[in-house]
Amino acid sequence: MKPAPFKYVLASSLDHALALKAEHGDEARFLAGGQSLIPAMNFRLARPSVLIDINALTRLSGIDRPEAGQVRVGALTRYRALERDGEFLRSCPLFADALPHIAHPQVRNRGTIGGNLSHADPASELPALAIAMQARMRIRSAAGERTVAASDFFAGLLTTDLASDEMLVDITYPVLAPRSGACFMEIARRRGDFAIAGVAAVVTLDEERRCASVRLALCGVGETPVDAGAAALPMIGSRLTGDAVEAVAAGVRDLIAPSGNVHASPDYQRHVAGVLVQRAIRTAHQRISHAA
Ligand SMILES: Cc1cc2nc3c(=O)[nH]c(=O)nc-3n(C[C@H](O)[C@H](O)[C@H](O)COP(=O)(O)OP(=O)(O)OC[C@H]3O[C@@H](n4cnc5c(N)ncnc54)[C@H](O)[C@@H]3O)c2cc1C
Repeated sequence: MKPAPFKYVLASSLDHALALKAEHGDEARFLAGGQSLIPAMNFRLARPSVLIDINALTRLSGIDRPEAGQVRVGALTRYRALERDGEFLRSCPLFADALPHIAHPQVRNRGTIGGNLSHADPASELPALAIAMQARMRIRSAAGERTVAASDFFAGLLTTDLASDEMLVDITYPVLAPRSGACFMEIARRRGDFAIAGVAAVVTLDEERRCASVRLALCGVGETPVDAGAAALPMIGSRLTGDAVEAVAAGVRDLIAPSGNVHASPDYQRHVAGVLVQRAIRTAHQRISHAA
């Protein structure tokens, strides 16, 4: 199908883009990589009357370090740029695991991190990473700026905290702390498909090699990415044992409420999520041991 008629505007500056969004509100959509929006328009699931192309706003693209221990990624940064930045992948190793699972190289050449997070597909990898890494999202409108924690950004199915006049401009991630290991794993029907279930885990040990923190987030098993950190709280202060990891997996299986899809029943998704939680925590832990 072809999209419903729309007006196309190439934004010449951030202020221009934000002024257009303030004027047209929900009738307008930003066009970033177009890898979710254009298919949705072609199927007429999305019918914006104004398309605000932000691809000329090069200052929205790139990776920098605003202060020690933090990495900031511009919303228009493409997956491909992240995949090719070794320093970024060493600072934020969950991305090294997760990016190859996103679609195919052609999609990764165009898709942007800001488009991904704003689209808020619950099966998508990067929203789960943002929650597990405790990222912060900087949001702008013509009226001003605010910052939101990733855990408060994803409001529902394909829905975020963004108001109709707002744009996500960048995302700040803490770099992996000392004595920490991270792992993302997912199961999908085919390489490049959206996940049936996926798990991001970040494990940090104290000086006695007991668990100081375990952060967990899942994709594909609910209407939003799921923050499952609470299920790992019993591990804090103790050594990471097989029994403890199995108990966390059981807690996650109880916590999630997958709805199932044509490829997987809710029970299967719950089972897969539990298996992945155990593998991701163990792998994250092994990666600390190997780095130490
Ligand atoms: C074949 C195929 C397979 C795919 N598989 C996967 C997968 O496995 N995992 C996965 O995560 N994704 C997958 N995707 C989706 C892909 O990752 C998209 O790139 C991503 O969801 C959207 O990013 P985009 O830059 O293309 O955004 P667009 O499609 O341009 O925009 C998406 C939405 O976000 C809004 N938007 C864009 N940028 C901003 C911003 N800065 N601020 C506010 N709103 C904004 C747009 O208005 C639109 O509503 C797949 C896509 C295809 C075509």
